Amino acid sequence: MSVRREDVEKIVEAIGGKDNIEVATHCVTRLRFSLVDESKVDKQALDDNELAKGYFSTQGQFQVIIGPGIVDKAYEELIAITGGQRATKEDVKSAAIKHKSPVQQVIKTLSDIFIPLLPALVTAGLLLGINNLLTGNDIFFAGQSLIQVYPQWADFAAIVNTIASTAFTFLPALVGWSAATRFGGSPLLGVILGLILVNPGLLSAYDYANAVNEGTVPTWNLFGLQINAVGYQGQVLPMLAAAYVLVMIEKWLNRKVPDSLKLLVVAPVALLVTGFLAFVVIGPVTFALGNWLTAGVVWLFATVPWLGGLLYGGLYAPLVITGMHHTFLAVDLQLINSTGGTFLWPMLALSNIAQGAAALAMMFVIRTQKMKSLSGTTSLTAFLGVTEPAVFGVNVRYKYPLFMGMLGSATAGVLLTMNNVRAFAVGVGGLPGFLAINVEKWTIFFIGMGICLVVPFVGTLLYGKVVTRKQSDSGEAAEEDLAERDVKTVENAKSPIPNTGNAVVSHASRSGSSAGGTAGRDAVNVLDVLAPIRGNVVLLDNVPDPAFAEKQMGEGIAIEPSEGKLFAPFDATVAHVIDKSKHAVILEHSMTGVQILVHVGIDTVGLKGEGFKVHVATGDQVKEGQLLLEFDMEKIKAGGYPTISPVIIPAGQDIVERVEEVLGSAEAGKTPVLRVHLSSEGVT
Ligand SMILES: OC[C@H]1O[C@H](O[C@H]2O[C@H](CO)[C@@H](O)[C@H](O)[C@H]2O)[C@H](O)[C@@H](O)[C@@H]1O
Repeated sequence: MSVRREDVEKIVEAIGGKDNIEVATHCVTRLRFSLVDESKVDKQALDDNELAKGYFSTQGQFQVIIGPGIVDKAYEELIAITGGQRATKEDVKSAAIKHKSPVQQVIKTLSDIFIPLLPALVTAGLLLGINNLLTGNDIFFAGQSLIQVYPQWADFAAIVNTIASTAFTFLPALVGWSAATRFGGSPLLGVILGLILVNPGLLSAYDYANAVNEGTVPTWNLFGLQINAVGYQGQVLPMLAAAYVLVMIEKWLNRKVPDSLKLLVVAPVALLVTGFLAFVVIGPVTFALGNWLTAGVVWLFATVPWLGGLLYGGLYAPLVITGMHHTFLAVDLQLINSTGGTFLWPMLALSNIAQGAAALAMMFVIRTQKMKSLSGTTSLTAFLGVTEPAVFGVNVRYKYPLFMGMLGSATAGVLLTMNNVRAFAVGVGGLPGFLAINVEKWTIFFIGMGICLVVPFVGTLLYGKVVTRKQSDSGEAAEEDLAERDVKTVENAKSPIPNTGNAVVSHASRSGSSAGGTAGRDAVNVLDVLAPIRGNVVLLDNVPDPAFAEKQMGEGIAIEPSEGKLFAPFDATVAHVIDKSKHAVILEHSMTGVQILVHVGIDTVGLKGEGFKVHVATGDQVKEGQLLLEFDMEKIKAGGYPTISPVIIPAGQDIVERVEEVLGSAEAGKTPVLRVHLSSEGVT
């Protein structure tokens, strides 16, 4: 299919002209822009443009959906028309972030840096909690610790402590790695800079306060300038700032230094300059800044503790919904390092429990089996510190469980802050959270835990019962039935989900983040995949091949075929059909570019095409319901191969956020078997 230059010209005009394009790139289906001013977009003109199948704005990027196969041609025309530079997806992403407000940019950057550190920090917190159990007084024995009663456990505890405290002690190296990566520099240089700041030759930051009191802080004399020879163990801010400077210098040198000299110049100069700056300016300034910030937060919570508890406890779950909660990890770490504990984290742990309790109550309110089990399993993960499944899967959907959870954690938040409950580490949220709490505050923390279990559970249960009773009295469809219909993960689905041209065309927002947003027509955020083969749909666990059963290839389902015909589950391009063995086909959905693999039978490559008849070739455009290949089930069985056929959404597709399976008997080309939720970032 060809692309008319005038259509691309009109798109350029519609998005505000070439001067409004900061950076442009494309993926398999879309043109992606970072625009100078999105308000200049003429939506009507895009609506009227035949080439543009849809458009929307997300994460500061404006995307125009063109479609696979022609988007690259449209991009070539675009470059020719605008005379612009070719760019990568990353270029557009980093340009797009500039369109966020400064506060949004800081939040996003901090989240990007701290999320990759979570596993290390949480592990450290858990192990410190175990060490705490072994070494804390009054836990198992009055006035004594376990290792005092059983001294043979003392060195065990010491080793646990060494393992646990490493991530915190060397925190600057972890932050250096993650920040340098985020800022686009060398992760290795980031790690080295972090290690420089905790070099054992320096006075440890943990001993700094004592050394100040005793007047023994070691100093360097740099041409008359006295510089403290002190490390930054456990510190966040100095390393964040130093990593930024390091990467700026590294990038500048990479641009200026000839390739032949880069190895000798870039890393040494960048590290040397940043190292000096870190000890002389960046470290002392940010250290002081961090202490002021900490003092400010501490003062606020000390002055009006109930308000802090009410707000942070109550609003933590909505923070999770927005994803902003990870920003507070930096504050937790700063508080722990400067004051020995954080009063924010205990509220996080309890908010997790509260949302879990609310989701659990829904198990007793909801009548449908699918949602009941969703409530049960998601509450369990929330009790163990991860709440998104419960919050998005259950609580936000019904709303009142979310609010009941917020009520519980706000109440507990007040209790905790009024009683100065603090965590000495960032531990595992939810029920194991108590391990990171100072033992003398366990009683209060457990009362808070009780509140977060009882208030949301009872509140949700009572309110839910009243709502469902009212609904059945008035003959309305029960709320859970509506929700169930909404999810469309109906077991034994007999009838097809109504769809508009096989994809569920939706402008609705996905859990608060808008796939539609300023979306125009055709923004797709859920793709319903119809059964390519008639038969019984089962979970991948049933496939006698670990590559499929263990989902190494990706998410999906398997079909026990009752007919030897494979049809296109949507309008697509045949991305690949195995020529020789003819037993598998990869299709690319026309509008979204989502790829799907249909593999007929297991190990059937061994049949070398015997018993298979292919009707299409790689590169063909196919229509939903079109017969793609036929296979002889008896021949497959006679060859000793299972006929069970996996239908897979191959892993690694950015656009795919999650996949839902629809089990039961399926009619080819009619019954949906997979629901593919597309990311708002990648939605086309
Ligand atoms: O900030 C430390 C905590 O980080 C994780 O929990 C938080 O992020 C989760 C993932 O976004 C979210 O589900 C949870 O509600 C947040 O509290 C981690 O799971 C916790 O163990 C950790 O303390």
